Parts: sequence; structure tokens; C-alpha cells
Amino acid sequence: MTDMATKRPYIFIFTGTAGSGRKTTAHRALKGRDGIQHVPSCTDRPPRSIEHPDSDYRYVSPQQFQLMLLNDYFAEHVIIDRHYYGIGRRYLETALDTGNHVYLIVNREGSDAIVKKYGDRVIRIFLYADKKTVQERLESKGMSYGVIDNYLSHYGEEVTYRKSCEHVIENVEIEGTVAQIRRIVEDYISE
Ligand SMILES: Nc1ncnc2c1ncn2[C@@H]1O[C@H](COP(=O)(O)OP(=O)(O)OP(=O)(O)O)[C@@H](O)[C@H]1O
Ligand SMILES: Nc1nc2c(ncn2[C@@H]2O[C@H](COP(=O)(O)O)[C@@H](O)[C@H]2O)c(=O)[nH]1
Repeated sequence: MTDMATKRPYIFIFTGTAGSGRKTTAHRALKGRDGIQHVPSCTDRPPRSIEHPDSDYRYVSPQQFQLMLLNDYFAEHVIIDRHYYGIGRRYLETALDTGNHVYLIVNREGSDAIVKKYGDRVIRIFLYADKKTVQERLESKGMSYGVIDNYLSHYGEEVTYRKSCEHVIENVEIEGTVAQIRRIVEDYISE
């Protein structure tokens, strides 16, 4: 068997401080690129906007989520502020089995769980912005003050996780961040 044939695909994890721009920059850098696909999370959190539900999530009811848990549906799951979030194991593994690299956007507990399960093909890219910038960006996105305050209250614990990650990017200027993400990912997948 050739070296190429034995190589497992990479799992790129976008993690970091909440509101740091993970979704925006990861999708801008990678969506539509051949050979890599996003694995969306499931959550029982209701959409923040009914008119424009966040396409990052598969929204399920709390009852559905509990049933999925009972059926060992998730590769990892967390509870954040009374809501459940998780990455479907089958989604993730089907993508990997077809030879695609994947990317996920999860918090630090999710990152640790995926590393534990999938090992050294997991690459964590940590994004952060300073607290004041996060606040301004989320206010301009129209997020409620309650959610923003909650995000900011976890900032200190979240930012220390950068030390465990393979790559750290301060997301200042969006195009610069997108270019850095592309460079990091290309370096791995063109090995
Ligand atoms: N470099 C940047 N400059 C200005 N605005 C940005 C930048 N990066 C992201 N944003 C904006 O900041 C807001 C938060 O970004 P995004 O939702 O991608 O963050 P996130 O880390 O995925 O958040 P969450 O914690 O909600 O999952 C969005 O309105 C996005 O357009
Ligand atoms: N471990 C996981 N964390 C996840 C997942 N999906 C999202 N998240 C993280 O949850 C918080 C809160 O998200 P919000 O959209 O309600 O603001 C944020 O840090 C997300 O990255 C997941 O499947 N697993």
C-alpha cells in the first residue's frame, strides 16, 4: 500500500474564545474547497433568530437530543448553559471514511474529547480577539446583552486553552485571518 493510501485524513478543530470569529473565518477559508468538509454540530438550543437560523447547527428538540445520547450518537457532547451540543459520530466518520479532511467548530471540552478519541490527526486552531473587540463584534451582530455578558464571563478560562493548541491566531483583520487559516490547512493536507 502506498504512503498516500495509509494516511488518515485530518480533523481541523476551530476553537477559541466565544465570539472570536471562528465560524466566519473558518467557513470563508475552507467552505467549498475540494477534499475538506464541515461537520455541523447538533444542539437542542433554540435558534437565536427564528427567521435566520444559524446554518452551523442541526437544531433538534431536547427530547431528540436525549434520545440521540441514549443511542450513543455523538463522538463528543457538552452541556453549556443548560443546552446540549454535540458532533454526530456517523457524520464525522463517514466524511473521514470517504477520504475527506473535516473541520469542526467546538469549545475546549469538545476539542479535548476529539483529540482523545482521534489522536494525532487532530489539529487545533485557536482563534481569539480581545474582550472589547468581541463585545463590539457581537453587539454589531445584534446578539442580546445577556448572551454577550455570558460569553464574556467565560473569556478568562477559554483564552488559556490556546496553550494546548497547535496553532493560535489573533483574529484582527478578517482577510489576514482567512489567509493564515488557508496556509495552515494547506501545509497539512499537501504533505
Ligand atoms: N476579523 C474580524 N473583523 C471584524 N468582524 C469580525 C471578524 N471576524 C469575525 N467578525 C464578526 O464577529 C462576529 C462573531 O463572529 P463568529 O460568529 O464567526 O464568531 P464565533 O467564534 O463563531 O462565535 P460563537 O462563539 O457564537 O460560535 C460576526 O458578526 C462576524 O462577522
Ligand atoms: N463541544 C462542543 N461545543 C460546541 C459544539 N457546537 C457548538 N459548540 C460551542 O458551544 C459554544 C456556545 O455556542 P452558541 O452557538 O450557543 O453560542 C461555542 O463555544 C461553540 O463553539 C459541539 O458540537 N460540541
